[in-house]
Amino acid sequence: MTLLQARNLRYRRQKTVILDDISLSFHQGELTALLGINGAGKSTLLRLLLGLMPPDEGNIFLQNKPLKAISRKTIARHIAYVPQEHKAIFPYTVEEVVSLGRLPYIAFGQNLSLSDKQAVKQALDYLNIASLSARPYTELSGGERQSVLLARALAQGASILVLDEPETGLDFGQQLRLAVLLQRLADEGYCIVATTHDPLRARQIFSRAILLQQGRIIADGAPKSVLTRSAIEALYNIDENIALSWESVE
Ligand SMILES: Nc1ncnc2c1ncn2[C@@H]1O[C@H](COP(=O)(O)OP(=O)(O)OP(=O)(O)O)[C@@H](O)[C@H]1O
Repeated sequence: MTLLQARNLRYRRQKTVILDDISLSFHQGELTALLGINGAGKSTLLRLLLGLMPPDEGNIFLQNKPLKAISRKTIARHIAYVPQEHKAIFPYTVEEVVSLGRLPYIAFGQNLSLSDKQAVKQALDYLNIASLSARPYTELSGGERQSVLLARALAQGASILVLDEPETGLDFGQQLRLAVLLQRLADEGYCIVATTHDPLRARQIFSRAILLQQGRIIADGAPKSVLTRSAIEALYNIDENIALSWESVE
């Protein structure tokens, strides 16, 4: 089932075209990696898909409804964003940060309902971080913060998860655990779109890879057919003399 669709998106800043003629559909149960060099337009595309800014041309549809006709609160019930890092100035507890995921369901000035509290508890349990509930978010490690932000996204009850370079700052073991978690969420039906700078890992973990170059899609499909050795070398401008471990890449 198609959950989110972009049709002929174009985005400019002054005279520079940042995204050009982007058409994409994202489906239930799909784990999509968005790859491209620094400045290719990945974050800009995510911001458009999240409805944080409008495209100059084209349209985005959330379950066949134009995104621009949907309120922010309703969008937030369908699409959750996991930023690369979240700088907390005030030392909210982990439970309070995860509870923020319930804001789209709460009227102004109201407290969390029983079902909101249950959703928060479920998300904390799912991410295995219930033991951190009372800890100040500001005192957590990078990996723990990542788990809290994922829990907040799950508490939001959205079926589409958008993640900006989720593996950044995680140690090797945490990266593997994150990969397993994302695969499990996709198996459960979540539609997941994540930017990444790791094409070798993307080949192993994701079910789909989209390559962006200078604001255009240059490839879209199964990671093993899109992320070939020659495609990776061309995308990242890698000299073939650079010694890299390509054993597993044809
Ligand atoms: N508000 C803006 N004004 C001018 N240029 C912008 C603006 N936002 C983004 N850009 C430019 O658009 C291009 C794409 O930026 P974007 O952040 O989407 O790239 P990216 O692929 O996410 O890069 P990275 O991998 O470094 O995060 C860059 O050249 C950037 O300088």
